[in-house]
Amino acid sequence: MDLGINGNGVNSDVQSDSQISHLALDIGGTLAKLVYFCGNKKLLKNDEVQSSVKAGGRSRTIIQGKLHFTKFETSKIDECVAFINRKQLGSHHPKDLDNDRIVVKATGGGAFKFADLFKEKLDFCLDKEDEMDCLVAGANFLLKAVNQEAFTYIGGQKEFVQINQDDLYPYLLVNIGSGVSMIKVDGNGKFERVSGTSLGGGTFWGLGKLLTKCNSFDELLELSHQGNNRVVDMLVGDIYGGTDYSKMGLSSTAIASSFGKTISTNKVLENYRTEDLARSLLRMISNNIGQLAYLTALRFGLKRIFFGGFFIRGQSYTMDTISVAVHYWSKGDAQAMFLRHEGFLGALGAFVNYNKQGHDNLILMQQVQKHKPEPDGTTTEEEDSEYASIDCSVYID
Ligand SMILES: Nc1ncnc2c1ncn2[C@@H]1O[C@H](COP(=O)(O)OP(=O)(O)O)[C@@H](O)[C@H]1O
Ligand SMILES: CC(C)(COP(=O)(O)O)[C@@H](O)C(=O)NCCC(=O)O
Repeated sequence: MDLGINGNGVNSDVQSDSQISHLALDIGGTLAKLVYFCGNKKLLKNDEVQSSVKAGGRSRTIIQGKLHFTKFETSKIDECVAFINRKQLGSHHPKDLDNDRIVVKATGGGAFKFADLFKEKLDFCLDKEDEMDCLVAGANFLLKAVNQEAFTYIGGQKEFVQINQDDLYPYLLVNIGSGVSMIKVDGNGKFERVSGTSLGGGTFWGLGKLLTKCNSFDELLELSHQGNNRVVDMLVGDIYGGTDYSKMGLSSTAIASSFGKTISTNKVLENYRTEDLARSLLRMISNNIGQLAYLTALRFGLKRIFFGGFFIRGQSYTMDTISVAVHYWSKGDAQAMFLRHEGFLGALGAFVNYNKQGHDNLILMQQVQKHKPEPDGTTTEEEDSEYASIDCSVYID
């Protein structure tokens, strides 16, 4: 990948102290996700010997740096544009020969919807990548290259899963964004979108907003932590006079009908606690996705299901509910797993796709934990991010 530093770029580049940055975008129905690499070109000067490698018979230079992850609401795309502008992201990208604009890879519906805006405000030419292709490329990259990325979560217990790279495929990728896509993945670039549902993150956030009048997704999640779904959901015990329906393996506390209890009282919406409504809604959406994912895995004989998308947000109740839904019927035949960088699969995949042959432009050196504050106690914008940055390197040809 030529980062467009001029000609082969390397020599003149080494002279400069400035930062090199590289950027890819995933602009979805709800959130615009950015993955960007920042590396200091000065490093090359001191470390040139070690950082030059022979690859494919030619000498290439590696720049060390970090991959950063951040997001904006798609409805506030101007904030995203201002961020890119302020940080001068992408300024080292190659330019489109036809129109002299900076070429930036972008995926998601917004890559189409906002192409003109990026042209006008940033002089960017968005190089559109297919959304499913990027989700798969991003997931494969994380599963192969990043330590402690995938984990199981059940009964409040988180366990990282060691992925055997030779035994990764096939798997089911379930991306829970505004809507839900289910993709059977058979290899790098080998996949099929086999199912989906419109009852996804957008449904939780949209219905939740209407029911609770919350102003933000985080507020809705916070409410759900304090709620009790039994006030709203009709349980098996409500129907069976407090007892289990044991013949069918249904305990008295199993949910017979989500939100079903609300029909049997004289209460109106205002009589319910918003906490209980939020809890019940989160349970309903998560459980439904888990069940559909299990059925889809069963349909194709898939044993592993990886869940991604910003709906999950590392939330214990969400992940637990999804895992229980998968395991209830599969009895352990199919395993539900989650990804630490769950919301960034598409953007990461677009980044990886700068090199269509694989991801040899993006070499992971090691992974760091969450950012620590600087010794003087200050934190930068990225350091406030809830998503760990990844130490890595990029090649420049
Ligand atoms: N800060 C947030 N603002 C809005 N929605 C959020 C936020 N954090 C998580 N979500 C959830 O993530 C979903 C969007 O997930 P995402 O993977 O970004 O999808 P999309 O690509 O459709 O924007 C929302 O529908 C909502 O359920
Ligand atoms: C249309 C989409 C691929 C767009 O992706 P998103 O912005 O939701 O991440 C997704 O919303 C989806 O798969 N919806 C479900 C459509 C269905 O299968 O019914």
